[in-house]
Amino acid sequence: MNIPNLLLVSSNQSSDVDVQSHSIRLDGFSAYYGKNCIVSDINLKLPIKGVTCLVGPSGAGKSTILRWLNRINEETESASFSGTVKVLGRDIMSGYPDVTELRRRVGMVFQQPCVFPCSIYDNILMGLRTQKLSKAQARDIVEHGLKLASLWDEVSNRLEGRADSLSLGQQQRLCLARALVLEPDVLLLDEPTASIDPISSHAIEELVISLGRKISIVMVTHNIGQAKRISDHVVFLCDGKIVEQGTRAHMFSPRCSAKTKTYITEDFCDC
Ligand SMILES: Nc1ncnc2c1ncn2[C@@H]1O[C@H](COP(=O)(O)OP(=O)(O)OP(=O)(O)O)[C@@H](O)[C@H]1O
Repeated sequence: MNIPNLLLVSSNQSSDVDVQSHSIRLDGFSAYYGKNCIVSDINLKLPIKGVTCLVGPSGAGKSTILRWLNRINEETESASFSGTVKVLGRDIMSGYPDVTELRRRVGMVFQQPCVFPCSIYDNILMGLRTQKLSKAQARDIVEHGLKLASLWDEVSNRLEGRADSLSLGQQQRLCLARALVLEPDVLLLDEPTASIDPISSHAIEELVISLGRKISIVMVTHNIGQAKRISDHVVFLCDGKIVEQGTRAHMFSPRCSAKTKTYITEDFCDC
Protein backbone atom coordinates (compact mmCIF):
# COMPACT_ATOMS: atom_id res chain seq x y z
CA MET A 1 0.00 0.00 0.00
CA ASN A 2 1.40 3.34 -0.95
CA ILE A 3 0.97 6.30 1.29
CA PRO A 4 -1.62 8.58 -0.27
CA ASN A 5 0.06 11.36 -2.16
CA LEU A 6 -2.89 13.56 -2.94
CA LEU A 7 -1.99 16.99 -4.27
CA LEU A 8 1.65 16.04 -4.43
CA VAL A 9 1.61 14.40 -7.84
CA SER A 10 0.12 15.47 -11.13
CA SER A 11 -2.56 12.78 -11.08
CA ASN A 12 -3.69 10.11 -8.66
CA GLN A 13 -6.03 8.58 -11.17
CA SER A 14 -5.77 5.03 -12.38
CA SER A 15 -5.07 4.24 -16.03
CA ASP A 16 -8.65 3.53 -17.07
CA VAL A 17 -9.59 6.92 -15.69
CA ASP A 18 -7.00 8.71 -17.76
CA VAL A 19 -8.62 7.71 -21.02
CA GLN A 20 -12.02 9.06 -19.94
CA SER A 21 -13.00 12.57 -20.82
CA HIS A 22 -15.73 12.84 -18.18
CA SER A 23 -15.82 11.97 -14.52
CA ILE A 24 -19.61 11.83 -14.49
CA ARG A 25 -22.04 11.46 -17.33
CA LEU A 26 -25.84 11.37 -17.01
CA ASP A 27 -27.97 10.57 -20.05
CA GLY A 28 -31.75 10.78 -19.88
CA PHE A 29 -31.50 10.58 -16.10
CA SER A 30 -34.71 10.72 -14.08
CA ALA A 31 -34.98 10.04 -10.36
CA TYR A 32 -37.99 9.01 -8.32
CA TYR A 33 -39.16 8.47 -4.77
CA GLY A 34 -42.00 6.00 -5.13
CA LYS A 35 -44.02 7.28 -8.07
CA ASN A 36 -42.92 10.90 -7.65
CA CYS A 37 -40.57 12.02 -10.37
CA ILE A 38 -38.08 14.35 -8.68
CA VAL A 39 -35.51 14.80 -11.44
CA SER A 40 -36.69 14.57 -15.01
CA ASP A 41 -34.70 13.50 -18.04
CA ILE A 42 -31.48 15.39 -17.50
CA ASN A 43 -28.20 15.14 -19.38
CA LEU A 44 -24.97 16.16 -17.72
CA LYS A 45 -21.28 15.72 -18.46
CA LEU A 46 -18.73 16.74 -15.86
CA PRO A 47 -15.01 17.05 -16.50
CA ILE A 48 -12.36 14.77 -15.02
CA LYS A 49 -11.00 17.64 -12.95
CA GLY A 50 -12.51 20.78 -11.52
CA VAL A 51 -15.21 21.96 -9.16
CA THR A 52 -18.82 21.75 -10.29
CA CYS A 53 -21.39 23.46 -8.10
CA LEU A 54 -25.01 22.33 -8.22
CA VAL A 55 -27.20 25.26 -7.27
CA GLY A 56 -30.92 25.86 -7.23
CA PRO A 57 -33.86 26.29 -4.90
CA SER A 58 -34.81 23.83 -2.21
CA GLY A 59 -36.39 20.68 -3.57
CA ALA A 60 -34.82 21.08 -7.03
CA GLY A 61 -33.32 17.60 -6.75
CA LYS A 62 -29.65 18.51 -6.21
CA SER A 63 -29.02 16.09 -3.34
CA THR A 64 -30.99 13.38 -5.09
CA ILE A 65 -28.67 13.58 -8.09
CA LEU A 66 -25.60 13.62 -5.86
CA ARG A 67 -26.82 10.61 -3.89
CA TRP A 68 -27.17 8.52 -7.03
CA LEU A 69 -23.62 9.20 -8.17
CA ASN A 70 -22.22 6.77 -5.60
CA ARG A 71 -25.47 4.81 -5.23
CA ILE A 72 -26.03 5.89 -1.65
CA ASN A 73 -29.66 6.48 -2.64
CA GLU A 74 -29.99 2.75 -3.20
CA GLU A 75 -30.30 2.54 0.55
CA THR A 76 -33.51 4.58 0.44
CA GLU A 77 -36.23 2.03 -0.20
CA SER A 78 -38.53 4.18 -2.33
CA ALA A 79 -35.72 5.63 -4.47
CA SER A 80 -35.18 4.58 -8.07
CA PHE A 81 -33.84 6.07 -11.27
CA SER A 82 -34.02 5.58 -15.03
CA GLY A 83 -31.55 6.51 -17.73
CA THR A 84 -27.81 6.03 -17.60
CA VAL A 85 -25.30 7.20 -15.01
CA LYS A 86 -21.65 6.69 -15.80
CA VAL A 87 -18.82 7.33 -13.39
CA LEU A 88 -15.32 7.36 -14.88
CA GLY A 89 -16.72 5.79 -18.03
CA ARG A 90 -18.45 2.89 -16.29
CA ASP A 91 -22.16 2.40 -15.73
CA ILE A 92 -22.79 2.79 -11.97
CA MET A 93 -24.84 -0.40 -11.91
CA SER A 94 -23.32 -2.88 -14.39
CA GLY A 95 -19.82 -1.35 -14.29
CA TYR A 96 -19.53 -1.51 -10.50
CA PRO A 97 -20.89 -4.87 -9.37
CA ASP A 98 -19.05 -4.16 -6.13
CA VAL A 99 -20.52 -0.93 -4.79
CA THR A 100 -17.57 -0.63 -2.40
CA GLU A 101 -15.29 0.06 -5.34
CA LEU A 102 -17.66 2.75 -6.63
CA ARG A 103 -17.75 4.36 -3.20
CA ARG A 104 -13.98 4.24 -2.87
CA ARG A 105 -13.61 6.06 -6.16
CA VAL A 106 -16.49 8.41 -5.44
CA GLY A 107 -16.21 9.77 -1.90
CA MET A 108 -18.97 11.72 -0.21
CA VAL A 109 -19.22 14.24 2.60
CA PHE A 110 -22.62 15.26 3.90
CA GLN A 111 -24.02 18.50 5.29
CA GLN A 112 -23.93 17.22 8.88
CA PRO A 113 -20.55 15.85 9.89
CA CYS A 114 -20.85 12.12 10.35
CA VAL A 115 -18.08 10.78 12.58
CA PHE A 116 -17.82 7.32 14.10
CA PRO A 117 -17.91 6.97 17.89
CA CYS A 118 -14.22 6.21 18.18
CA SER A 119 -10.91 8.08 18.11
CA ILE A 120 -9.85 10.69 15.57
CA TYR A 121 -7.10 8.29 14.51
CA ASP A 122 -9.47 5.36 13.94
CA ASN A 123 -11.95 7.57 12.09
CA ILE A 124 -9.35 8.47 9.48
CA LEU A 125 -8.44 4.83 8.93
CA MET A 126 -12.04 3.56 8.85
CA GLY A 127 -12.13 3.10 5.07
CA LEU A 128 -8.76 1.35 5.05
CA ARG A 129 -9.62 -1.34 7.59
CA THR A 130 -9.11 -4.13 5.08
CA GLN A 131 -5.62 -2.92 4.13
CA LYS A 132 -2.66 -4.42 5.93
CA LEU A 133 -0.85 -1.34 7.17
CA SER A 134 2.18 -1.16 9.39
CA LYS A 135 1.87 1.16 12.39
CA ALA A 136 4.19 3.64 10.70
CA GLN A 137 2.17 3.61 7.47
CA ALA A 138 -1.09 4.05 9.36
CA ARG A 139 0.31 6.96 11.29
CA ASP A 140 1.65 8.60 8.12
CA ILE A 141 -1.74 8.25 6.45
CA VAL A 142 -3.52 9.77 9.43
CA GLU A 143 -1.09 12.68 9.52
CA HIS A 144 -1.30 13.21 5.77
CA GLY A 145 -5.11 13.12 5.71
CA LEU A 146 -5.37 15.55 8.59
CA LYS A 147 -2.88 17.90 6.98
CA LEU A 148 -4.80 17.81 3.71
CA ALA A 149 -7.94 18.75 5.57
CA SER A 150 -6.13 21.55 7.48
CA LEU A 151 -6.85 19.84 10.77
CA TRP A 152 -3.44 18.48 11.79
CA ASP A 153 -2.32 21.49 13.81
CA GLU A 154 -5.50 21.42 15.85
CA VAL A 155 -5.59 17.72 16.71
CA SER A 156 -2.07 16.33 16.40
CA ASN A 157 -1.74 16.11 20.20
CA ARG A 158 -5.08 14.33 20.71
CA LEU A 159 -5.30 11.71 17.98
CA GLU A 160 -6.56 9.13 20.46
CA GLY A 161 -9.31 11.49 21.64
CA ARG A 162 -12.88 10.86 20.58
CA ALA A 163 -13.87 12.27 17.21
CA ASP A 164 -17.26 13.32 18.50
CA SER A 165 -15.59 15.64 21.03
CA LEU A 166 -14.40 17.86 18.17
CA SER A 167 -16.28 20.99 17.15
CA LEU A 168 -18.66 20.67 14.19
CA GLY A 169 -16.20 22.45 11.88
CA GLN A 170 -13.41 20.13 12.99
CA GLN A 171 -15.66 17.09 12.56
CA GLN A 172 -16.47 18.18 9.02
CA ARG A 173 -12.77 18.49 8.19
CA LEU A 174 -12.25 15.07 9.76
CA CYS A 175 -14.90 13.67 7.39
CA LEU A 176 -13.04 15.26 4.49
CA ALA A 177 -9.75 13.78 5.70
CA ARG A 178 -11.38 10.36 5.97
CA ALA A 179 -12.66 10.62 2.41
CA LEU A 180 -9.35 11.93 1.07
CA VAL A 181 -7.11 9.16 2.40
CA LEU A 182 -9.01 6.79 0.10
CA GLU A 183 -7.73 8.87 -2.83
CA PRO A 184 -11.09 9.28 -4.58
CA ASP A 185 -11.31 10.26 -8.24
CA VAL A 186 -14.56 12.10 -7.56
CA LEU A 187 -15.64 13.81 -4.36
CA LEU A 188 -19.31 14.60 -3.70
CA LEU A 189 -19.97 17.36 -1.20
CA ASP A 190 -23.51 18.05 -0.07
CA GLU A 191 -23.51 21.54 1.45
CA PRO A 192 -20.38 20.72 3.46
CA THR A 193 -20.08 24.18 4.98
CA ALA A 194 -23.74 24.75 5.81
CA SER A 195 -23.41 23.89 9.47
CA ILE A 196 -19.98 25.29 10.27
CA ASP A 197 -18.39 28.61 11.15
CA PRO A 198 -16.91 31.03 8.57
CA ILE A 199 -13.28 30.20 9.39
CA SER A 200 -13.76 26.44 8.97
CA SER A 201 -15.86 27.18 5.92
CA HIS A 202 -13.03 29.22 4.41
CA ALA A 203 -10.56 26.39 5.10
CA ILE A 204 -12.85 23.94 3.32
CA GLU A 205 -13.30 26.26 0.34
CA GLU A 206 -9.53 26.56 -0.02
CA LEU A 207 -9.20 22.80 0.16
CA VAL A 208 -11.92 22.27 -2.45
CA ILE A 209 -10.19 24.68 -4.83
CA SER A 210 -6.87 22.80 -4.41
CA LEU A 211 -8.47 19.40 -4.81
CA GLY A 212 -10.34 20.54 -7.88
CA ARG A 213 -7.01 20.87 -9.68
CA LYS A 214 -6.50 17.10 -9.30
CA ILE A 215 -9.90 15.43 -9.15
CA SER A 216 -13.55 16.08 -9.93
CA ILE A 217 -15.54 17.71 -7.16
CA VAL A 218 -19.32 17.96 -7.31
CA MET A 219 -20.69 20.22 -4.62
CA VAL A 220 -24.23 21.19 -3.72
CA THR A 221 -24.38 24.66 -2.26
CA HIS A 222 -27.04 27.22 -1.43
CA ASN A 223 -24.37 29.82 -0.97
CA ILE A 224 -24.12 31.60 -4.29
CA GLY A 225 -21.12 33.59 -3.12
CA GLN A 226 -19.40 30.32 -2.40
CA ALA A 227 -20.22 28.96 -5.86
CA LYS A 228 -18.78 32.13 -7.31
CA ARG A 229 -15.57 31.75 -5.29
CA ILE A 230 -14.84 28.08 -5.87
CA SER A 231 -16.58 26.72 -8.97
CA ASP A 232 -15.18 26.04 -12.41
CA HIS A 233 -18.57 24.95 -13.67
CA VAL A 234 -22.08 25.70 -12.40
CA VAL A 235 -25.27 23.71 -12.95
CA PHE A 236 -28.48 25.53 -12.10
CA LEU A 237 -31.41 23.23 -11.37
CA CYS A 238 -35.02 24.08 -10.77
CA ASP A 239 -37.95 21.66 -10.32
CA GLY A 240 -35.85 18.66 -11.32
CA LYS A 241 -34.62 20.16 -14.59
CA ILE A 242 -31.39 21.83 -15.59
CA VAL A 243 -32.22 25.44 -16.34
CA GLU A 244 -28.71 26.28 -17.48
CA GLN A 245 -25.14 25.14 -16.99
CA GLY A 246 -21.81 26.58 -17.95
CA THR A 247 -18.50 27.89 -16.81
CA ARG A 248 -18.38 30.15 -13.79
CA ALA A 249 -17.48 33.03 -16.10
CA HIS A 250 -20.60 32.43 -18.16
CA MET A 251 -23.00 31.74 -15.30
CA PHE A 252 -21.96 34.88 -13.42
CA SER A 253 -22.00 37.12 -16.46
CA PRO A 254 -24.74 39.16 -18.13
CA ARG A 255 -24.76 36.50 -20.89
CA CYS A 256 -26.52 33.91 -18.71
CA SER A 257 -30.25 33.33 -19.11
CA ALA A 258 -32.76 35.64 -17.45
CA LYS A 259 -33.84 32.88 -15.06
CA THR A 260 -30.26 32.15 -14.00
CA LYS A 261 -29.58 35.83 -13.57
CA THR A 262 -32.57 36.23 -11.27
CA TYR A 263 -31.44 33.34 -9.13
CA ILE A 264 -27.70 33.77 -9.25
CA THR A 265 -26.67 37.29 -9.90
CA GLU A 266 -29.41 39.47 -8.55
CA ASP A 267 -31.82 38.55 -5.83
CA PHE A 268 -29.83 35.97 -3.96
CA CYS A 269 -26.18 36.85 -4.51
CA ASP A 270 -24.44 37.55 -1.22
CA CYS A 271 -21.18 38.82 -2.62
N1 LIG B 1 -36.26 9.84 1.00
C1 LIG B 1 -37.16 10.59 0.36
N2 LIG B 1 -38.42 10.13 0.18
C2 LIG B 1 -39.34 10.87 -0.47
N3 LIG B 1 -39.10 12.08 -1.01
C3 LIG B 1 -37.86 12.58 -0.87
C4 LIG B 1 -36.83 11.87 -0.18
N4 LIG B 1 -35.71 12.61 -0.21
C5 LIG B 1 -36.03 13.75 -0.88
N5 LIG B 1 -37.32 13.73 -1.26
C6 LIG B 1 -38.02 14.77 -2.02
O1 LIG B 1 -37.35 14.96 -3.25
C7 LIG B 1 -37.36 16.35 -3.61
C8 LIG B 1 -35.94 16.77 -3.92
O2 LIG B 1 -35.17 16.67 -2.74
P1 LIG B 1 -33.62 16.97 -2.75
O3 LIG B 1 -33.14 16.81 -1.34
O4 LIG B 1 -32.98 16.20 -3.79
O5 LIG B 1 -33.62 18.52 -3.18
P2 LIG B 1 -32.49 19.60 -3.02
O6 LIG B 1 -32.50 20.39 -4.27
O7 LIG B 1 -31.23 18.98 -2.61
O8 LIG B 1 -33.10 20.47 -1.83
P3 LIG B 1 -32.33 21.22 -0.64
O9 LIG B 1 -31.54 22.29 -1.30
O10 LIG B 1 -33.44 21.77 0.21
O11 LIG B 1 -31.49 20.21 0.08
C9 LIG B 1 -38.01 17.09 -2.44
O12 LIG B 1 -39.35 17.35 -2.78
C10 LIG B 1 -37.93 16.11 -1.30
O13 LIG B 1 -39.01 16.27 -0.41
